[in-house]
Amino acid sequence: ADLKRLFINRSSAGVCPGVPTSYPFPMTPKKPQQWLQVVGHAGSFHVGEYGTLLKRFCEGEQQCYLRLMEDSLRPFVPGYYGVVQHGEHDYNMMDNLLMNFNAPAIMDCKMGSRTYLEEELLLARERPQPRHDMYEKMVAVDPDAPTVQERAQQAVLKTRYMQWRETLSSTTTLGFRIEGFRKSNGECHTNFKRTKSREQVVEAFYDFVESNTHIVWGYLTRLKQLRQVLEESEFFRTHEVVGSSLLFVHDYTGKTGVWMIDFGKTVTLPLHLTLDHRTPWAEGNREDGYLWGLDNLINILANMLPLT
Ligand SMILES: Nc1ncnc2c1ncn2[C@@H]1O[C@H](COP(=O)(O)OP(=O)(O)OP(=O)(O)O)[C@@H](O)[C@H]1O
Ligand SMILES: O=P(O)(O)O[C@@H]1[C@H](O)[C@H](O)[C@@H](OP(=O)(O)O)[C@H](OP(=O)(O)O)[C@H]1O
Repeated sequence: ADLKRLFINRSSAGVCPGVPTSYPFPMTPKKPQQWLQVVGHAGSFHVGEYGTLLKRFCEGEQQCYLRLMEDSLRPFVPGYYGVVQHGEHDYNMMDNLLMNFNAPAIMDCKMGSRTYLEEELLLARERPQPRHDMYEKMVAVDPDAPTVQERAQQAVLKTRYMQWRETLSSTTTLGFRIEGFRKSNGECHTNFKRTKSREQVVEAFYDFVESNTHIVWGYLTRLKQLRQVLEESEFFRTHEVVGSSLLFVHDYTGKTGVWMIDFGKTVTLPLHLTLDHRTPWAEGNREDGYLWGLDNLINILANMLPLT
């Protein structure tokens, strides 16, 4: 009752012609909702009514969801229902992907070989803003990581921190990284900053699925479907997809699901440019390595299944 639906003015929201700005509420009956966050910014979410989740409003993300609702990728992202006000803030309202699971296990994998936008790199050069919080996070993992200058400043640039995180983990070598997972018994694992090799990734996956190959098979099937749709998606061809995750969900009934989430750093490309998402990144080409990462992920999961 404390939610206020906002009807965004189409021109002020900069929405593409022909794309509606909001969608009907889901018909899910009102029932007690479960929602658990594995990783990501704290305090950005609220549980909404009727099986929805509210994520702190970000206009770029709203634009992506509006386009995704019209794209072939729609079955692979949470349904989007528009903008609502809750307390002081606006929120994007979407499906709570955990709704139809019983005591779900959840894993977040950040996709792509690059986790910062090219525009963030340009901005860091034009107006460098060294960050103390990122320096602290860096030395907590590796006290020897900062350079002499960074040590003197007790601060690092965000892009430098993000690059360091990429090379420490499997982002650079495999095109994705495990951010964290939660098992159905409530056990949380978020210590994956140094999970880099194929073997380490496989070990983490086995732990997450509790060695259940039926679950691995379910995930693999869904990821292969996703890859097929991504290769044909108009949205995917025309966007730089950075910092987006795949959310893996399963439960004890053997039910599995994988969805793309987090489009806060997904941006439209200039008209003349499209991406294949596999070509290695060179500054200016905007490639994000998303499909290369998905190829590797599929290959790793396929190798976890017994040969038939
Ligand atoms: N639609 C959803 N349904 C269920 N859980 C979700 C959904 N969206 C996000 N989550 C949960 O919240 C976590 C963080 O989501 P998300 O990546 O969108 O947040 P963020 O704050 O933008 O993250 P980041 O720090 O990577 O920028 C996910 O790992 C997942 O556990
Ligand atoms: O996982 P870590 O090591 O804690 O690092 C954070 C992570 O890379 C987030 O993806 C990033 O948010 P964005 O993807 O939104 O840039 C955040 O930047 P921020 O501190 O500027 O929010 C980082 O601090």
